[in-house]
Amino acid sequence: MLNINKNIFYWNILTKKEKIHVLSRPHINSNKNIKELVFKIIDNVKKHGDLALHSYNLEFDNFKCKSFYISRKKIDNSSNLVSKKFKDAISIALSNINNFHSKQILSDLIVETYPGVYCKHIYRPIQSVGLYVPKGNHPLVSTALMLSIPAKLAGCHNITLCSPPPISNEILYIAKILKIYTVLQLGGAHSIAALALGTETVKFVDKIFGPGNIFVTEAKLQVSQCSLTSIDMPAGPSEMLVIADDLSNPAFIASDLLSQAEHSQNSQVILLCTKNFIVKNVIKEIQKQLLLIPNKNIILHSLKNSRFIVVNSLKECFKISNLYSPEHLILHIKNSKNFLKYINNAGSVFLGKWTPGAAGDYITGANHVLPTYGYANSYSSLRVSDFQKIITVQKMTKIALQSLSKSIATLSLMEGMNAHNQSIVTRIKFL
Ligand SMILES: NC(=O)c1ccc[n+]([C@@H]2O[C@H](COP(=O)([O-])OP(=O)(O)OC[C@H]3O[C@@H](n4cnc5c(N)ncnc54)[C@H](O)[C@@H]3O)[C@@H](O)[C@H]2O)c1
Ligand SMILES: N[C@H](CO)Cc1c[nH]c[nH+]1
Ligand SMILES: [Zn+2]
Repeated sequence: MLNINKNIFYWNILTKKEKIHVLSRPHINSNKNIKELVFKIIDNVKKHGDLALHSYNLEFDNFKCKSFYISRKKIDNSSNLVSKKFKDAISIALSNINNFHSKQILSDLIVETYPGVYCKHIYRPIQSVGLYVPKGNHPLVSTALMLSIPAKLAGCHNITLCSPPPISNEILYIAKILKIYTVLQLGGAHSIAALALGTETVKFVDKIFGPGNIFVTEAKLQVSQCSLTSIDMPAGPSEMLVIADDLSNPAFIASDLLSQAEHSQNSQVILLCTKNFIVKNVIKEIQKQLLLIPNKNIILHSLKNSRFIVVNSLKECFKISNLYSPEHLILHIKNSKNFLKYINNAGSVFLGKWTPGAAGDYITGANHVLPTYGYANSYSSLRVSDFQKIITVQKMTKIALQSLSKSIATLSLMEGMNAHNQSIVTRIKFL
């Protein structure tokens, strides 16, 4: 039996150092080894291209193939190989995700900033994007939807979907319904290297999207520094932080915590609660509910990273949560929406006991690709504009240039930029 009682902490009696330790992510400790391994993988793909990819496919995924590309015939045929029940559930999820994301499409912005001076934003889809759908512990079919729908809405034409082999018919079905016909049976850090650097058969992309394990996330961070390919965000092992008050339901809280602990042994779940008895009851519920879950190896491992923290006040809970910057923040508190004003850092917030994290993972329509590791302090959840570039367009009339010429001269000469000033003076002669 797992003993998580030792993961109970009383915030007010912790030292500063202990507070930092309690809020630290589990996998940060092994970061150096991961960095080195991923660096080596990227370097090998750079030097040996497809040969390296075949060899890593064999080493990490025990998979051999002639081509990394899945044929169009196989993608189309997936429709005959998945159940009607699955198709029906996907159709509801797709409709909700589409509803929320289609409202995110930006329309052109134009402002006359000064009489005769116009500044405009126009939007263009990123030309080629790579979507990483994880499949180590679980084939995340829902993630294929979360990535493909905003990519399509943004108008991206060249979309490559990439997932560890063998790719399930369910993931191929998502590719089919969203008309994505470039599907690569490649996973892990080597697939990210291939998408960023290109090989003999894999075309490199402009931006890589999607969550993944510690190797995938590290690879995304490294390639974004050594190539022209950018990334959506660091979206690593799932995390959840729950804030609960004395009226919360321990069974509901336990079920939410278990749901995210299920993702990977590096996942972390945290409870901040103002009442000791609720914390104790949540732990009892976790033990009880664990008995109902088959294949709980991952959960048993990741629960070692869990934290159950008794805090003096709800206000303090929000301070701690902002410090931690969780991927998912669930408020099991009365009148939860009144507390939104205290939240500065979180990937996605779930209000009240009838909004479980798992609903957001699949069906509410919100995107479940979210920043982890504390990056919710500056990154946002995935949205359509991540797949677009904003280009600024400016235009001035002759009269506007005349009117502003003195100010431009003053500013450019103050900076010692004589040629800048000259570009105005040259025109003034013709006005
Ligand atoms: N933050 C988010 O938005 C979000 C969303 C969904 C999932 N996730 C997270 O994504 C992660 C998915 O991880 P996963 O492992 O299930 O799938 P994954 O596809 O990210 O990684 C699996 C691949 O990693 C490679 N790999 C495995 N062991 C390796 C090793 N020792 N060295 C090098 N490479 C190795 C293999 O190629 C394997 O196919 C989970 O941690 C989950 O919590 C996060
Ligand atoms: N909870 C994950 C994001 O951290 C998303 C997901 C996919 N499937 C189930 N859950
Ligand atoms: Zn999940």
